[in-house]
Amino acid sequence: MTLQSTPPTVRIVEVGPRDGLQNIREPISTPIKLELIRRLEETGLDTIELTSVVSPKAIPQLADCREVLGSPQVKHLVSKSHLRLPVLVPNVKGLNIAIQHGVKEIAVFISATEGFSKANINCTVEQAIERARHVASLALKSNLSVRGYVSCIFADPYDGPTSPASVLHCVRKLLDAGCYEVSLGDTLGIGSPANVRSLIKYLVREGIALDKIAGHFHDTYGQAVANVWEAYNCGLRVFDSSVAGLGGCPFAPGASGNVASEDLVYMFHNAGISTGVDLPKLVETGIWISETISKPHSSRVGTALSIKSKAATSAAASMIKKSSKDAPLQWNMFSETEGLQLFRSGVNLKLVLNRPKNGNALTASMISDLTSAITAASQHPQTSRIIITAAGKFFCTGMDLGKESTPVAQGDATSKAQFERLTSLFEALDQSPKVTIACMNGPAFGGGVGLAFACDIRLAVRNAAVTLSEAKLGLCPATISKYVIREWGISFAREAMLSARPVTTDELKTKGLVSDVADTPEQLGTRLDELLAQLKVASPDASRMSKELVRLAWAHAGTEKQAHGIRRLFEEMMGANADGAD
Ligand SMILES: CC(C)(COP(=O)([O-])OP(=O)([O-])OC[C@H]1O[C@@H](n2cnc3c(N)ncnc32)[C@H](O)[C@@H]1OP(=O)([O-])[O-])[C@@H](O)C(=O)NCCC(=O)NCCSC(=O)C[C@@](C)(O)CC(=O)[O-]
Repeated sequence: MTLQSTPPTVRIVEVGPRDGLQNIREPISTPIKLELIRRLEETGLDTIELTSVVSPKAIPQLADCREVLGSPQVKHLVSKSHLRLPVLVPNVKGLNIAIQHGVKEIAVFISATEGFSKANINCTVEQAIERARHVASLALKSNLSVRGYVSCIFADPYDGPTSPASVLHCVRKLLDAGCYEVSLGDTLGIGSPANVRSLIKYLVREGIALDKIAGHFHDTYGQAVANVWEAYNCGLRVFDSSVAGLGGCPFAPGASGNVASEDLVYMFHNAGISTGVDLPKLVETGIWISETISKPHSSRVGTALSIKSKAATSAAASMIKKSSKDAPLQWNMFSETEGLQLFRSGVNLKLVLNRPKNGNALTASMISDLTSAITAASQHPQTSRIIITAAGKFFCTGMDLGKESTPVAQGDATSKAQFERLTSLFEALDQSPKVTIACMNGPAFGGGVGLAFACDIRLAVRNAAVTLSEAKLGLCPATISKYVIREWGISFAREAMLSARPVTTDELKTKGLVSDVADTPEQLGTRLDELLAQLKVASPDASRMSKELVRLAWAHAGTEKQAHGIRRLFEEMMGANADGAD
């Protein structure tokens, strides 16, 4: 039971999407819940309780459990073998719904005390044990894993203090029923380290193995982090927690949220104990969910670290602002063809897709005009940056599939011509020595996504989700795959292609695929101005050489070609007439 005799790792069971949300009255939409789950998984958490399948009258907030469990995103996560994604179920009905939705792990829950058992699941402790045993045996027969909870380990909101013998009785029954682990719930958040130590020692003395129990501490009395630490030092290695400290049970009046996941991760990491969780990402997720659902953020670590990072960000932003002129850039239109307008502001060229009524879908003539404009600008010494944006609500909905425009299913000659047109456009953009920027004023689909991701940098307005929608039309993202897969990475691109789902700007931002997200189109304009001001630090030659270095790295990493290329650029930049000489 000493620190030295056990490996320095713990497993965190993130209960935010279930325990964290169940007590919130205001409805939270299913997409927000799914986004929370997505973000949590991205932090490296490998155990996330997804939801509960309980009576919607008891817990209205989680009445959308079928939508959550049935979503392609959750189905995809459930298929990942390294993740544990338990779903709380109280009875056979809940189990059957979970099984229908492909769930691989459930959690059964009982209380060590009569008052809470009656209020929470409308039965006595013995009836609850019998129900949990029955549910667990059916689940095990269907090859599901079963986790268990025992609530009210220290006190019950209706009955007062809990006898340790009742806790022992419940833990034994759940382990006998086949639970691989039982989480000890201080539902009221009333216990303190002395209680924790005494209960764990008692359970161990009575024959309960330490690796069969986990800690689930609420923070009503501010003792939760200390309780976890004490439990760790008693030998526990699994702890339940909730991002931003959300949580609580409607049938435990006055009890507050779970111990915050951020606080646990910070504490364990500072002690050299690994959790596998990326703390900055977790902090970002905690801030995001509490802002999104307008609930107080209860993680002290989350608050402290986000203030620190905000300070750093605003310092950086003010540096950028200082360098930008306060007045917005003036753009002058100098050319207009069908569906495309060209503007200039100094060394910046802006290409505006202008078929708003058709979602800025690309006709054959627009593709050709865009290619010509980009090719000309790439050779024009007075152009340093090429921006692509669009009029109206959409950035670009891809190829125009209308009959008069760029039809599919027309056979060989049409297909070849369209292939050449699209390839030339994306290559012109990709090979341009100028800095290319997609300024995404709205959602993009198919070829529109290719346009954005063949650019060097992307800015987006918040609703500008991108969808590789081809699969829905019986197509595949052929010409754009080169750029999308390169920028997104293979697994993510494959999943987005196969699911044809909208990928949100927040998701893109988290992955570093868009550099900035603006809340409104006006703000997007300002962000573009700021970016263009920031880019002035690089001379045109330095930008071109940097782009070439990046290209050498992704196309020829580790080869002679890369080595020669680097040497050639090195010599060029050191030359007597190079920009560097100035
Ligand atoms: C257990 C029951 C169902 C008994 O509730 P009941 O009223 O005795 O049972 P019922 O069988 O008469 O069902 C009532 C209604 O619920 C429906 N129903 C019944 N079961 C389900 C189901 N699985 N999924 C969906 N619907 C269900 C059922 O169909 C019926 O609908 P109606 O005919 O009235 O329209 C109810 O009391 C209940 O759902 N309780 C759950 C309460 C809950 O989720 N509490 C929070 C979780 S526990 C907790 O937070 C503690 C923990 C785990 O985090 C650890 C800790 O901190 O201590």
